[in-house]
Amino acid sequence: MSNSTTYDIDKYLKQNVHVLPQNNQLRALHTIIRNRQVSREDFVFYSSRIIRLLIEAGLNLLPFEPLEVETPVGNTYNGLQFASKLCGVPIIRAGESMESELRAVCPAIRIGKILIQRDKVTKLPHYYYSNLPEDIHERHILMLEPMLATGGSAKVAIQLLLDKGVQEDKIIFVNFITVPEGIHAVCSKYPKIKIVTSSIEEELNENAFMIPGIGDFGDRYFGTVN
Ligand SMILES: Nc1nc2c(ncn2[C@@H]2O[C@H](COP(=O)(O)OP(=O)(O)OP(=O)(O)O)[C@@H](O)[C@H]2O)c(=O)[nH]1
Repeated sequence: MSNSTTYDIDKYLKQNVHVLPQNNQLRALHTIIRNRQVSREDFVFYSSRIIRLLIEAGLNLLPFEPLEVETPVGNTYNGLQFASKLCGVPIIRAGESMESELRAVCPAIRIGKILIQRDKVTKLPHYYYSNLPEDIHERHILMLEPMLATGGSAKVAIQLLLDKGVQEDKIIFVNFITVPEGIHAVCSKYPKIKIVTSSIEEELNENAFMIPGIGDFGDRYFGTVN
């Protein structure tokens, strides 16, 4: 694939991409789930902990309004109020692994779905189905997709949202792992989008797998491979 090409993503790292702090805690969580021997139960448990961190980091990128409250000791706390009018949009199927963590913190959040799959022969992403709230054009979108490799499927999903009237700067792409090629593919086409990720991998190999990588996130999460 792209091993010979280097992608200069410094600009996107400043403007578009929020990478979770690469501290020991996060690296230990990643070490458990990247181990090919890990049980499915542990894969789901520990990847869900990382997904929760990603969701909180994504919510932090939304706008906030000032809000004062009176504390129990009669003082004023100069705080902030959460943004409203959100919509979570998992890209079926792997993105659905992130939905429950989003619902756990925003229980009433609207959820739309987009199904895009890679054609086995052409390797190109193919759009099959979507079901989105009618007023999606008024909402902030948390687009959920754990893998951003070549960026092909992500670009189809983002374009669909834009065609529905969503503002590009209101899309937050919550992603588990990516590579410079994927960041470049998405951010060069959609410069106002924001991406939250827990890891930027070294590169894509000739089969478009991220290296060192995690394998197929959806298969490991949903248990469709042993
Ligand atoms: N923005 C944000 N909202 C949060 C968070 N945690 C809980 N919420 C709640 O989730 C709501 C998010 O907005 P939506 O679910 O889109 O609700 P809404 O715009 O009031 O109502 P609908 O139009 O019915 O979707 C906020 O009103 C908060 O009460 C958070 O971390 N960030």
